[in-house]
Amino acid sequence: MGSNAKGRVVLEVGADGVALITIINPPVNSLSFDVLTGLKTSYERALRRDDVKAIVVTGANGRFSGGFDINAFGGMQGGQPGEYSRPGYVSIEIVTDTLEAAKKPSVAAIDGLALGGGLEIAMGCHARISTPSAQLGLPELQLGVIPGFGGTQRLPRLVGLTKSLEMMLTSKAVKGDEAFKLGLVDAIVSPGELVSTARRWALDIVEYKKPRVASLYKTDKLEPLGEAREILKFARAQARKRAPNLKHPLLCIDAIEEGIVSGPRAGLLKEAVVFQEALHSDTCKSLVHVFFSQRGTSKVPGVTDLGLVPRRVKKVAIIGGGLMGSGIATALILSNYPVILKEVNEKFLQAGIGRVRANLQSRVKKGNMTQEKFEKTISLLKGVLDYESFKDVDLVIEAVVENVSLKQQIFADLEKYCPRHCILASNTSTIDLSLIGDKTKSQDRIIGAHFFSPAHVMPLLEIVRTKQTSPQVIVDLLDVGKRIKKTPIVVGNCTGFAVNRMFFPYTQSALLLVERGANLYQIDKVITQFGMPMGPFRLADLVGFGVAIATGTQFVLNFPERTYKSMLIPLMQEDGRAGETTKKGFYLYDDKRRAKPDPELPKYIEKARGISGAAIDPKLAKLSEKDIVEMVFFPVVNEACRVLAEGIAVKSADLDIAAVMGMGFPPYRGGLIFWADSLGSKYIYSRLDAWSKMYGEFYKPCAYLAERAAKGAPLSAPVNQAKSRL
Ligand SMILES: C[C@H](O)CC(=O)SCCNC(=O)CCNC(=O)[C@H](O)C(C)(C)COP(=O)(O)OP(=O)(O)OC[C@H]1O[C@@H](n2cnc3c(N)ncnc32)[C@H](O)[C@@H]1OP(=O)(O)O
Repeated sequence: MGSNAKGRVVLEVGADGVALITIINPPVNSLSFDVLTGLKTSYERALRRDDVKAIVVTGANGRFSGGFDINAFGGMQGGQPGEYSRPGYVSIEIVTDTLEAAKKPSVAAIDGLALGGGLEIAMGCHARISTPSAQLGLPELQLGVIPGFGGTQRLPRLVGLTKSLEMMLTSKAVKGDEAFKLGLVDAIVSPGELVSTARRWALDIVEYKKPRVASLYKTDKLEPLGEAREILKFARAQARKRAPNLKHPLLCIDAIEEGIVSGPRAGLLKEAVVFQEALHSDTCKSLVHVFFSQRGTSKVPGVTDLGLVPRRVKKVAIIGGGLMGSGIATALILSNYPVILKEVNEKFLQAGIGRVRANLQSRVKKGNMTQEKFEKTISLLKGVLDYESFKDVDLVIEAVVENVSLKQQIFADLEKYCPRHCILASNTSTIDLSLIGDKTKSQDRIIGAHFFSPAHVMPLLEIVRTKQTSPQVIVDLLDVGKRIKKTPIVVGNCTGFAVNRMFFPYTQSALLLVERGANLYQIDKVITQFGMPMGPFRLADLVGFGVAIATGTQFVLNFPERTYKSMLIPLMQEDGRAGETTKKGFYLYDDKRRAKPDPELPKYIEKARGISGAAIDPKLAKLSEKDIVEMVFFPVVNEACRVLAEGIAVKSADLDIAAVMGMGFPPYRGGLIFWADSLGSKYIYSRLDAWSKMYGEFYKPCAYLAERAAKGAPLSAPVNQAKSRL
C-alpha cells in the first residue's frame, strides 16, 4: 500500500492475563500500513479473548517506534486509494475508538524512542512507562507535516499547552526523565523491568489500584481558555517570524486551537483535514527528500557496499591550532576522541588550546555543559610541539594555512612519524590533494576532511577522495564523521571540491548585477526572504574580504572562462575595509554586530564599474524578486551541474544536502537541485542562455544542463535514466 516495509505486530497472551502487543519493523519499528493494520487487528483479538484482562504495547529490540513510515508519504501524496487515505482513519478509528475507548486498559512500555506516530499511539494508551533515556517527541514538523494520529490534541492535555507547543514547533524530543516530570509518562524504570512493570500497571488499572486515564479528555493541564488563546496567538506570531515561508506550523497551531476551543473530537477532525493539506504541500515533499538524502550521503557506491568494516580510530592528531584546527579539535573531544594538537611554538599552541577552551566555555555559559563535563572533555586534549607522540595516532588532520610547500613538508613528516595504518587527512578547502601528497608514497591513505567554520558547530563534513584514496580509508573517515555527529558527503578532488565550487557563483552573480545597476541591499533582502540565512554581500562581510579574495582568485585561475572578475571587493579592501571584523564592509556594523547599509558604497561600485567597463542596464536596476533569485541561483545550479557531470559528486541528492548544510540553502525547498528540478531544466537553460547573450560567458549553460533541457530530463536523474527519457 505504498510502503515496501514488511512490518508486523505480534500478540502474546501471558498467564497473568496481559496481552503483550509488540511492534516489529526494523530498524526503528516505524508504523507502516502493515504495522498499523496489525496493531488494530491485535487489539481487536485481545479485546475479544476472554483470557485477556489488559494490554501492554511495546516495540521490539529496545525501540518503541520511530513514528509513521515516512516511505509511505509518497504513495499517499500520489492519491493512493484505500482506508489509510481516509482522513482520521488512524487517529479516530484506530487510536481513539479502538485503543483509547477499549474496555480493557492498555499501557505503553517505552524504550529507545517514541517519536511522531509512535508517541501518539503511546498517548492513546491509558498509562505510559518509560526508561530514563528513551526519547519521546512529536518531530513531524521537521518533515513538513503535523502530528496526525491525535498528537495535536493529546500532548497539550498531558503536558500543558506551552510545553506541547514548544515540543511540536521545535520538533525536539524529551528524555524519559523529563517526560516523567512533565506528566507525559507515569513511571520511569530500567529497561530490564520495563515490560514487567507495564504488565503490573495494566493489571492495577483493572483492579482500580491505578487510574485509567483517557488523555484525550484530560483538562487539568490545560490553561484557562483566555490564557490559552493568548499563548496560541504568541506562538503564531513567533512561527510567522521564525519561518515566514512555512505554513505547516500555523496549520499545527490551528488544529491545537480547534481542540481547545471546540473540544477534542472536533480537534481530531481538524487535525485530520490539515494533516492532509500539509502532506500534499511542496514543503513536505522537500523536507522528506532532505530526510532521506541526508541518510543517503553515507551510502557510496563502490565504497560502502564492499563489506568493509570501519577500523576503530582511538587517537587523533591535529596540526595547526588556528580557527579551523581548534574547531575540529573541539568537535573531536566533544565526542570523546583523545586529541593531540600540534603547533610550531608555545605561543601558537597556547592560543590554539585557548580557542578550544573558549569553544567549550561558551557551552558552559549557555548551560549546555556542566563544569565537570568541561574538565573531563578538555582533559582529552594534549598540546605538543613535535611529532614525538604521533607514533600511535590513527588519524591526523592537517589544518595549517593554505600553502602547498608547507603542506607537502608536513605530509612527508607525517609519513615518517605516524604508523603505517594512520589516515592522513587535510582540511584544505582549495589545494589539490594529490599535490599535497606529492612527496610521499602514501597516496592511498591521503584524504580530504573539509570542515566548515565553525567546525564544532557546522554539521557538514566534506570527505574528499583522490583517485588513489583507498575505500577502507573513506569508510574509516565516514565512521569518524558519524561519531562526531557530522553529515558527510563524499566528493572527488577538484578546485573548491563540491561545496565551495558550486557556490562560488553565488557572490559573483550578485557582483555582476550590482555593477550593472542592481541594488545591492535589495539583492541581500530578496535572497534572505527566499530563505538563505544571509544574502551574498552580508555573507562576504562575514567570511571577510581576505578569504573572499583568496578563494575567488582560485576560481578565476581555474575557471577563467566563467568567472566574473569584479574589482569591487579588492577596491574596498584597499580602502581598509575587510568586512565584519573591521566593522566596515558592504555594511556598517555596530558593537552588537547589527548591520546597516553604508551610504558610501556607490562610490566603490562606480569605481569597480569603471574598471570592468560594465554599463548600467536599466532592466537590471528594476529586477523583480523572482528575477533576482533566479539570476543569483541559476549560475549556482549551472556549476552544480558541472560538478555532477564531472563525477565530483556521486549523486545530486548529495549536493542538495551540501547546499542545505554547507550554505544554509532552505531545507524546505529540498536543496539546490531538487529546487531546480521543481522549476524544470528547460526553463533554467532558457533563462541562462538568454542572459549569457546579454551579459557574457558567466551565464553560459553547461553541456550537462543543455543536454538535460533538450531531453526534458530532470537534473537529478542519473545519467542512464536521463538518456532513457529520449
Ligand atoms: C501521522 C504521524 O504523526 C506522522 C509521523 O509519525 S511522521 C514520522 C515522525 N518520526 C520522525 O520524524 C522520526 C524520523 N527518524 C529519526 O529522526 C531518526 O531516524 C531516528 C531518531 C528515529 C533514528 O536515528 P538513527 O538511529 O540515527 O538512525 P537513522 O539513520 O536516522 O535511521 C535508521 C533508518 O531508519 C529509517 N527511518 C527512521 N525513521 C523512519 C520512519 N519514521 N519511517 C521510515 N523509515 C525511518 C531511516 O531512513 C534509516 O534508513 P536507512 O538505514 O535505510 O538509511
